[in-house]
Amino acid sequence: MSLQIQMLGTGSAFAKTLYNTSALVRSNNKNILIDCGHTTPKSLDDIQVQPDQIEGIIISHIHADHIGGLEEMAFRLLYEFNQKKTKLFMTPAIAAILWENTLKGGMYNPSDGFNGIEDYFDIVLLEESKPTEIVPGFTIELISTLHIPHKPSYSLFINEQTFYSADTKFNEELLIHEVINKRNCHTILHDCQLGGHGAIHATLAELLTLPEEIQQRIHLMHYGDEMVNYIGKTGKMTFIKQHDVLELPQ
Ligand SMILES: O=c1ccn([C@@H]2O[C@@H]3COP(=O)(O)O[C@H]3[C@H]2O)c(=O)[nH]1
Ligand SMILES: [Zn+2]
Ligand SMILES: [Zn+2]
Repeated sequence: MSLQIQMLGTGSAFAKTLYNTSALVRSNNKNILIDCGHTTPKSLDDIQVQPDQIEGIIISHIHADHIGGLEEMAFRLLYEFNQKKTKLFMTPAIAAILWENTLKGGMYNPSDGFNGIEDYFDIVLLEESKPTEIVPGFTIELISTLHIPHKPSYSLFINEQTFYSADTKFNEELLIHEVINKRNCHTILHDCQLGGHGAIHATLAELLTLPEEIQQRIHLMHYGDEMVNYIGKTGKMTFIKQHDVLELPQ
């Protein structure tokens, strides 16, 4: 059994030199994506992973840098890969809006029988805060976190031992009590806004207020093009980069 996470991109939504933050998890030869932004299909192609090799895609929330590649994935599976479907793992709150608010605009095609999201993807609904083994050796738990007010948005626990923030505001209480004290996560992948105020993302300044023993477990992702100016200024935290691979505890 092995579990690896490889970053397909580590950039913020509007980064121009970095790909959208998303990750490829490999568990016992099954590939699962965490998010699929508009640059994710290109990133997969760069490492020679084709859409039909993706077992499923976990959706953290509906912003283009996290779901903008779904239309390409679905159309290529349909037209280039013999109508193969991949799975979408998401909560009912995301499922309620993903098609209607986003995908329908490009994908609704009733004359060919494509009326809804289930005509393109195999939908797997995940209950919030309930660990679920989605492929052998890979359990996820989606927990509701604060990003944009009134917008469903989730962070992930992977096998109860790794925390992947996706997009969230800084939440010291969650990090200290849930991620460290309760689960003792040794690997934390956290979004990081390098400058400015933390309206919808955790800022570097906020993350630097964490004790050093927590910082040393944190890999920073979802950062802007100016990242190079911050090397050496992240305390005990390190930047994770595109294509980096972490071995995760089972
Ligand atoms: O209330 C809002 C909504 C959006 N935005 C910007 O749009 C981006 C969407 O992707 P993101 O969540 O990675 O980052 C977001 C921000 O850069 C914002 O600043 N304030
Ligand atoms: Zn984002
Ligand atoms: Zn977002």
